[in-house]
Formats: sequence, structure tokens, C-alpha cells
Amino acid sequence: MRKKRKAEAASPVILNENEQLRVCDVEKYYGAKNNITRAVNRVSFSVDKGEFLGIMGASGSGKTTLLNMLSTIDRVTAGHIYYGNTDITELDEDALSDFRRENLGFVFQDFNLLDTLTIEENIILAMSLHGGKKKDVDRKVDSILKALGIDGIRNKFPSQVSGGQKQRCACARALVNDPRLIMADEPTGALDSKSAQMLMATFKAMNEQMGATILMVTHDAFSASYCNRILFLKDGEIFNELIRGEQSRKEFLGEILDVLALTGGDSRYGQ
Ligand SMILES: Nc1ncnc2c1ncn2[C@@H]1O[C@H](COP(=O)(O)OP(=O)(O)OP(=O)(O)O)[C@@H](O)[C@H]1O
Repeated sequence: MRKKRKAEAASPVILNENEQLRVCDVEKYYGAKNNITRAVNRVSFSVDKGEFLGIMGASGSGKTTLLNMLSTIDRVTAGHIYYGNTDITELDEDALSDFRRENLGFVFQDFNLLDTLTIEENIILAMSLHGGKKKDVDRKVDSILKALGIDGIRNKFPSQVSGGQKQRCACARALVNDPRLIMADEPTGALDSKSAQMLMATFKAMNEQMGATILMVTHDAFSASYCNRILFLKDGEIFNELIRGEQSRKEFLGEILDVLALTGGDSRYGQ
């Protein structure tokens, strides 16, 4: 029995053509001996290329811990995370930071924009970290600003625009380097409902028209209803999965609210 386990562990994992990411039996424990918190407990799932996946769950269910491991910010206690044929749990710190820069884009609740730079400069900064000719950078930034509807505010500073516009700038910044995966952690958390709606329309366009694969952690049922699929975490484990399929967004929202009612998740914004 022990021999068989070893052989399984050693066999190379090859993702199928449509898979962007595979999470295998990932665990994260905090604390020691008598005081262990199992923040994430044997979680496995895949994300396909072009998917818009939501992760929901009550406070403390392990969403941020999971996202931090997927985004290479935190290490797993056990398990493996494959992007293509790269197992990121095996990379050292330098390789991890290269991987993060080359493959991932981030959108956080609090925008993370630099206040002393204009909207356009904030986006250019993210690109210049990767190098590239000025002409190509300008063309790319121009097309993304237009696609996300923030072309008209390109010369303003973050303090001069709304929260929703700031967040669309953060989306542009996440998109400019054509990441394999965009990770969003409560992207609508600081927005009013109208801005949240506009931001989710932006995510939808990024996903459907620009082909971005998106993984979004959210408390908010309304935001989650824009996803193709949702994983629900409870006590660090996946306890339910919803697939939107052919349902309308409103029908999907109804299903999400039903699951949240079972888990005690936050459905304040589920309008
Ligand atoms: N650094 C840490 N040290 C010890 N325990 C931690 C640490 N970070 C998180 N935890 C615990 O792990 C569990 C999962 O936390 P996590 O922040 O991932 O949940 P969450 O679903 O993102 O919650 P929220 O929605 O409130 O942000 C919780 O019980 C939390 O207290």
C-alpha cells in the first residue's frame, strides 16, 4: 500500500488541453500541535482556460488562505498546485516571484493604485516592469483603457475618480501583461451597488471578449452571479459547487442565495 502511494506521488501530472490550473489535495494548517487551525483541508479542483470561477463561503471558511496559496503569496502545508506543467509548490522564492510577475494579474478590494501617478501611468508602470517598446506599450494601454471605458479619465489621479473607476483601472493593470489567470479578492467589497454592477460587467467583458481566465473570491451573491461556476467553501473544504450553464444571471443568483442560506454566508448584497 505504501509503495503504491509513493508511485502515485512521483508520477508527473499533465494537465489536459483546456485546464489552466489544477489544485491537488491542498492543505494549509496554522498553529502547532495542540492548537491547529485547518484553514484549508484537502481541497482539489481545476480551472479551465477562459473560465470565470467564483469562490464563496462564510467568513473564516478559508477563501483568502486558498487564494494566497494559488497566487504564490503563501506556501501550502501539503498538496500541489499546477499551472500548465509547473508545480508552483516546488519553486523557490525567486522562481515564484518571476512566475507571479509573468503569469498572474491581481485585483484587490482596496485598488492598490499609486496616488502620485495618473490612471494611465499606473497601468504603464505595471507594463514597464515587463519591458517592451514604448510604441507597443502605448498602443496596448490605449486599447485596454478604451475596452474598459476609462479612456476619458486617463490623465486624472486616483483621488480624482470614483471607486468604480479606480477598480476598472486596477482591472486594466491586471490585464495589460496578458496573464494566464486574473485573481480578484473581494473586488466589489469597497464599491456601491451601481459601481459593483459596472465592475462585474467589466469582468464579464474581460472574460468573454478578451478571453481572460478569472478566479474571484467574493462574499457577494450579486457579484458571484456573473461567474460560470462557483465553489463554496465551508470549514476549509469544498462543500458545494454550482454551474451556471444556460441559466439566466437572475436564476443563477437565486441558486447562489439558496446555497448561502445553508452555509450562513453573507447575502446582504444579493439583490
Ligand atoms: N496567519 C494566520 N494564523 C492563524 N490562523 C489563521 C491565519 N490566517 C487565517 N487563519 C485562520 O484560518 C481560517 C481561514 O481564514 P481565511 O482568512 O482564509 O478565511 P476567509 O474565508 O478568507 O475569511 P474572510 O471572509 O473573513 O476574509 C480562519 O479560521 C482564520 O482564523
